[in-house]
Order: sequence, then structure tokens, then C-alpha cells
Amino acid sequence: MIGARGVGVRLGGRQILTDVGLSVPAGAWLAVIGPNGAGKSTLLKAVLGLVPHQGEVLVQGRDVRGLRPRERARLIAYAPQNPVLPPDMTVADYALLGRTPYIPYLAGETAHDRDVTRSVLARLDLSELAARPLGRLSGGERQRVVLARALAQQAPVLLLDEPTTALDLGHQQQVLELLDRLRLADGLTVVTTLHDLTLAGQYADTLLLLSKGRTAASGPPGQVLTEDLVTAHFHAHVRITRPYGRPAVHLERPGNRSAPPG
Ligand SMILES: Nc1ncnc2c1ncn2[C@@H]1O[C@H](COP(=O)(O)OP(=O)(O)OP(=O)(O)O)[C@@H](O)[C@H]1O
Repeated sequence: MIGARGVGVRLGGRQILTDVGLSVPAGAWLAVIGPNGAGKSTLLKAVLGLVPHQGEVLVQGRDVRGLRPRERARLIAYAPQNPVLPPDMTVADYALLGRTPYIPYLAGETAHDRDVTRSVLARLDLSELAARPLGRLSGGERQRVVLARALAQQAPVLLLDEPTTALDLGHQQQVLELLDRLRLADGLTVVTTLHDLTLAGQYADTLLLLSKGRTAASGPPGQVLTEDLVTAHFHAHVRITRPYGRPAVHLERPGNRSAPPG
């Protein structure tokens, strides 16, 4: 569904990404991980065709640079990390914007567009906030509204930049389980950046570890989330366990190894 080769991005006179490749089949979930500034958001923008890039990015066999905005929006839904939200727009109207690529010019939304939007809001626990202006939401509510807009787009490819950072534990699980159901039931292809390495390891099929704009490792979570790789690229003390066979990454305080609390 997504294939990229030799992707390079230069911004502000600096090389931000160099020779990055990825291959994500339909229905798969790729998590892009890496330290701050590694180039994760930039890679998502390159896949979207939002930043100029060298190399090739194909989505459903089409070069993203050749897609018109409406075509792109029907193919790829994107939830940015820190979108600017119009403070006076209501939650329902903002989520309905996800239907824009299906609404003909000069026409209004249909009952189907409103149904799709209502059902997405319900799945994200947002029904009661539908009439609330965006300027009066908490950080986690805002993040779910941005996701709602992306899901209302009903595109086969979802690119989500840090979709869970502002969410409490229950809503993190709700959102990630929902994404997992959508990809398994409807064959959606999911690419997320995720700082929480345990969540990345629990949910994604494949991880791509970016470091200083280059691919440091890629493969199944067990191959990428190793103590050596995480220590080398994140400069963190960690211990990795494998509940249910998938890696979970625990921060370890230096010096605490031999002194467990009573
Ligand atoms: N428009 C720009 N012009 C110049 N440099 C940029 C621009 N956008 C991003 N950068 C730089 O590119 C690098 C990668 O940024 P990017 O946002 O892709 O990193 P990231 O891995 O998503 O980081 P984080 O984990 O902090 O969100 C950073 O050093 C950033 O300062």
C-alpha cells in the first residue's frame, strides 16, 4: 500500500532525512520511532507529499507528488501532531471537515456524511462534546477530535503523528484498539509515530527506528526494541521484558538494578 525508496528531505538548508525506505502492505501497522528531532514527523509529511523530497513515495502505486488534494485526501488521512484548531468551530463541524473530499463543490454534506461523522464521534467518546467549541476542550479531547476528523475521512491509509501523547491510559487503549480493529476489519493501513515504545511494540507489526534522519533499524518489534538499540539511540537506561511475546520497554533508574523497593 505504501512503498518508499531513497527518501531524502532537505529543510532550511539542512538534510533532515537521508535514504529512508519503507514498505507497508495493506492492513499493516508501521510505527515510526526515534528520539526527538530524528525526522519522524518529516517522514510522515514526505509520505503525504507535504514536503519536497528526493527519492520515491508510492501510495497504492501512485506517486504522492502527482496527487491532487482531493485525490490525496480520499487516499490518505493525516492527523498532525499539533494542528491549529479554529477555537469557535464546534467538535461536530470540525469532524465533518473530514468528509470534505466527498462533498462536491458548492454542495452541502449529505445525511451519510453526518452519519459517518456521528458514528466516529461516538467511537471516540466525543458524542457529548459534539456542540462544544474547540477552544473549550482539554488537550486529550482536542487530540481525539483531530483523530475523529481523520477517521471521518474514511481513507484506506491513516498517517497519525503521535496520536496518543495527550491521552489518559484508558483513552490511549481505546484509540489504539480502535485503530487495530479498523485495520483488521477494513484493511486500513496505519502508520503512526509513537514515543511510547511499549505501545509501539504492542500494537505495530513493524517498527522503523529513525536516528538523525536515517534508518537505524527496521523489522518486527522484537528485533528493533532491543536494549542495545534503545540505549544507543535514545541514550536511556532501559530493561526490556516480553509480556505476551511482545517487547515492553521499562525505564530503569541507574543504580536501582540491585535495590528493588520493599
Ligand atoms: N521547516 C523546517 N525547517 C528547518 N528544519 C526543520 C523544519 N521542520 C523540522 N525541522 C528539523 O528537522 C528535524 C526533524 O524534525 P521532525 O519534526 O521530523 O522530528 P521528530 O522525529 O518528529 O521529532 P519529535 O520527536 O521531537 O516530534 C529537527 O531537527 C527539526 O528541527
